[in-house]
Amino acid sequence: MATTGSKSALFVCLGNICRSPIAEAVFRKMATDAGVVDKWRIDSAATSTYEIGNPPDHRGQACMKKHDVPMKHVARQWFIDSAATSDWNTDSPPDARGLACLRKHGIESSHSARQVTKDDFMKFDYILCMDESNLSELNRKAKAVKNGSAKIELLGAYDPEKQLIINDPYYGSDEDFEKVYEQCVRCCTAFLKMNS
Ligand SMILES: N#Cc1ccccc1-c1cc(NCCCN2CCCCC2)c2ccccc2n1
Repeated sequence: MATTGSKSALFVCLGNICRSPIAEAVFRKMATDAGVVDKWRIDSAATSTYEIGNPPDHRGQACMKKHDVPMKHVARQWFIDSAATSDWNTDSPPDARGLACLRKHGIESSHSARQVTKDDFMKFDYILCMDESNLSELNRKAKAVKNGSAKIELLGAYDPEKQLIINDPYYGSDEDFEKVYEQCVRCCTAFLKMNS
């Protein structure tokens, strides 16, 4: 349900298990601390199908825990707490409406990687990605969408320290995840300020 002044941001990277879940979690915490999270629809997605259905990378989860940033995490919660009688939705993530309801009641929801969809280009005000290959892939996909209205930008364009690219830490170390976190904090701070 759109409220006045509601805005929306989709954070995107290659696999939606490293950089974009961190950016989403950092931005959601900032918007929550600023008392405006109810005005925002915040999500993350992948340009690729590499990791669909998988939880955020454990190194990113460890980084978020270290900085006390709640991150929607491991689908194992659903494995332990619930199951289906049918195989209709095997491997599908929880329904977005259910996740929104859980979130509204402050209940941690699980996140599983998803690929960006045509709908996203119509539903989100901003699609913020991490590097040049994400950007060219998103612009390519946007061409196939008739009335796409999303602004597609590099999240790094908001960095006061002008680090334009947030590099893929997949083959990297904990320090590389720490650098992704620090860049996301700087960029999300500036992005939220600009949209408040
Ligand atoms: N590609 C690349 C690449 C290039 C440079 C640096 C990092 C990566 C890299 C590689 C990944 N998965 C391994 C390859 C996946 N398979 C590639 C061929 C098709 C079947 C899938 C990632 C997975 C999740 C998030 C980020 C990732 N990033």
